Amino acid sequence: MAQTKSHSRSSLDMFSPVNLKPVQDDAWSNIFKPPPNESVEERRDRIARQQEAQRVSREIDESILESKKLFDKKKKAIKVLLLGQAESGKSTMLRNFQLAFCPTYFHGEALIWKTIIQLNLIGSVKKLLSIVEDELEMSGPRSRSPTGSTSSSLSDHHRRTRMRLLPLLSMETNLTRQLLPEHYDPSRTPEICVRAGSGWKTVLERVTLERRVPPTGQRRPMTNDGRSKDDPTLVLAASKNDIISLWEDESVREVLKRRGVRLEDSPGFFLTDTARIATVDYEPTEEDIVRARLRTFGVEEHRFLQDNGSEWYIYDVGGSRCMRPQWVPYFDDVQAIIFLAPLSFNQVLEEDRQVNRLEDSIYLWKEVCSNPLLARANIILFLNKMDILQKTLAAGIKVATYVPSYGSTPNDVENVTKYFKEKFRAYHKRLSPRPRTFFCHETSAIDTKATQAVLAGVRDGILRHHLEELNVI
Ligand SMILES: Nc1nc2c(ncn2[C@@H]2O[C@H](COP(=O)(O)OP(=O)(O)OP(=O)(O)O)[C@@H](O)[C@H]2O)c(=O)[nH]1
Ligand SMILES: [Mg+2]
Repeated sequence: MAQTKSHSRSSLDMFSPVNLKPVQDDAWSNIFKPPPNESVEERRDRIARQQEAQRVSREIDESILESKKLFDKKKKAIKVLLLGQAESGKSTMLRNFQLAFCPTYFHGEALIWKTIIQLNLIGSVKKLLSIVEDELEMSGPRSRSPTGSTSSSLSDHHRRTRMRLLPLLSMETNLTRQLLPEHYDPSRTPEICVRAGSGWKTVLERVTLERRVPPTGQRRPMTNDGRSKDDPTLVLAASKNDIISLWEDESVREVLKRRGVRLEDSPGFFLTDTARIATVDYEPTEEDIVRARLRTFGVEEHRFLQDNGSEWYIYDVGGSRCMRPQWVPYFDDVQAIIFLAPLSFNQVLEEDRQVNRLEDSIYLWKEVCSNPLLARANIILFLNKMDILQKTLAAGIKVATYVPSYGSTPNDVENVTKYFKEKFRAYHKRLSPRPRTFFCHETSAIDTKATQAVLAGVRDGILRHHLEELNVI
C-alpha cells in the first residue's frame, strides 16, 4: 500500500509543471526539458504534453491502486470452484446457490433465462424434426401409398407438421448466432452456449428489448401488441399445438424408440412443458430457470455477498475436455472445490463417445485430489443426478454390464451409491498431498428445495474452514 502511494507521489512530482527541475540522467525529465530559446508556442505545446502525461500517469496509478484493492479483497474473500465434466450440473448448482443466497439477483435474471428456456424447447423440437425428416427421407416418396402414407409409420401429415414448424428453426438460428462465442463450432456441439465474461447477458437483454423496440431506421414485422414477429414467444405460441401433437404422436414415439433416442434424457428438455411454455404470457418458474441448459464456455466468475458479511467468489467452469486446461489459473488460493460427479455408469462423453462418463469423472477426481496447488482446499463431492440414477436402475440397466468389478452386488440405488462413493473416498485418501476430510453429498440439482438444504450446510462448512485457515477460530 505504502509502496503504491509513494509510487503515485513521485510520478506526480516528476510531471508537475511547477516542480519540474531538470535532473541529470533522468530520461523522463530530459523529454520535457525546455529546449534553449523556446518560443511561446513551443512552451505552450510542451506544457500541454506534460499535463497530458500527468493525466495518463494519474490514471495508471489509480488503476494500479484499484487492482491492488481488488486483489486484497479477493484474497480475503472465499473462493470456490465448481468442477466436473460437461453436463455434470455445475451451472445448475450455481443457480441453486443464487436462488438460496441471492434470490433477488436470481429473479432479476428471469427474463434472460426465459429466452434460454425457449431456445432449449426449440432445440428439442429441432432434434425431433431432424429425426422426422430423416425417417421421411429414408422411406422415400416412391414408397408412398395412394393414401399418402410411406413405408415408415410417418405420413404426409407429419411432413406438413414439420413444414409448419420450420419458421421456429430459422428464428432460433438468428437468435443463437447473436449469442454464440467466436471460434465456437455449432456443427460439432449443436447446443446453445455462450462465452464466459463475453457480456452475453447484456446481448440477450438488448436483443429481447429490440424485439419490442427496433433500433431507429430498422423495420420489423410487428404484431398488434408491438412485438416483433421474430420474437420466440410469439413463434412458439403459434407453434404450440403442432409441437404437442408431434411430441405426443404414437408413430413418432415409435420411431424414437426404434432408433433408441430418449430426448427426455437430454439436457434442457422441456417438451413435456410445451403447453405451459409456448404461450404469450409465459413466466419461467424457479424450477424452469434452474433446469435451463446453457453450456459454459470458459470460466465464469460470480460474486456473492452474504448476510454474515462474507464475500464469496464462485467460479463455474466449462467441463468439456477442451476447456479443462483453462481451469488451472483459478486453482490458486481456492478454499473449496465442489466436484460434481453424476454416477452415469451407462453413458459416454459427448466430446468422445469412446469414453465412459463415470470413468472420466473418476479420472478427473484423481487429478483434482492429487493436484499440489489444491492441497489446502477442501474438496466436496456431489454425487449429482441421483434422480437419473434411480430411473436408470429402475429401468433394469445393470451396473455390472458396464463395470464388471461391480459383480453380483444388488443393483439398487443404495448399493450402487455406496460402491462408487467408496471408490471416490479411497482415491481422495490415497492421492491427497496432505490429509483432509472426505465430504460427500448425494444431490439432484433440479430438486431446488433439497439442494438448497445441502448448500446451506456446505456453505457453513466452507466458511468455518476458511476462518480456521485464517486462524480466526
Ligand atoms: N435430472 C437431472 N438433471 C440435472 C441435474 N443436474 C443438472 N441437470 C441437467 O443437466 C444439464 C446439464 O447441467 P449443467 O448445469 O448445464 O452442466 P454443466 O456441468 O454446467 O455443463 P458444462 O457447462 O457443459 O460444463 C441441464 O439440462 C440440467 O438441467 C440433476 O441432478 N438431475
Ligand atoms: Mg455449465
